[in-house]
Amino acid sequence: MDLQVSDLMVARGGVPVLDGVDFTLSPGRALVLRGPNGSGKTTLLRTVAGLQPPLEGRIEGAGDRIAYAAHADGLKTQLTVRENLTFWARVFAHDGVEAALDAFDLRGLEDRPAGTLSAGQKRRLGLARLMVTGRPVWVLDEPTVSLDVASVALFAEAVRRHLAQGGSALMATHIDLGLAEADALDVTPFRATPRVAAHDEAFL
Ligand SMILES: Nc1ncnc2c1ncn2[C@@H]1O[C@H](COP(=O)(O)OP(=O)(O)OP(=O)(O)O)[C@@H](O)[C@H]1O
Repeated sequence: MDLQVSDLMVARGGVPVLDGVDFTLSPGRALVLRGPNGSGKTTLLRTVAGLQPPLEGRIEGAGDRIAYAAHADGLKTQLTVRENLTFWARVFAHDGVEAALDAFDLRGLEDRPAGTLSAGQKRRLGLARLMVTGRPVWVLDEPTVSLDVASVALFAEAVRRHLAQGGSALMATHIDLGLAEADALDVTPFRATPRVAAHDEAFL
């Protein structure tokens, strides 16, 4: 099933940011959003993930098919690495904890409380969580922040495996992941035209 975005208008703080966004993401494909800081990539991802409503347009094939990972790691700091993954696997009624530990080089850190991990290790755990959701569409906002070169390669490999299994990935990143199979979408042309403020808005 495709993820299909049609004529989408998205906003932050009530202000339209992007307008007329159209794309289709098919199983086995990755789409990288490009655009300068503040251009609306995060806003688009949050909308596709269902964290905020669109102002206009349609999103099909999203909902509970999406696993979202954003800037905030959202880890349970008191729980160990393994407990975090087990917790999320139960939430999503899925498994894959062992594969996730392997994929993100978390062996040896399994019994460490997540709160004691370094920034990059936390990021690896946050990304490993995707694998225990069983969800086909990964929506990722700057997934490689804090990752070293080796960890970026692990991440790219995990995405590649996910695509090979029929999953898909929509992500915003400023770095080259070396995913030759990824398509790119520059959001800059979709920048929304500023709306003329209502008469009394200047006083709010
Ligand atoms: N909570 C908020 N309230 C109002 N405006 C916001 C809010 N969060 C972001 N914005 C604005 O919305 C616009 C789009 O921001 P967004 O975070 O989607 O951009 P981005 O392309 O992801 O940027 P970056 O590459 O820096 O992560 C920016 O002008 C930003 O300042």
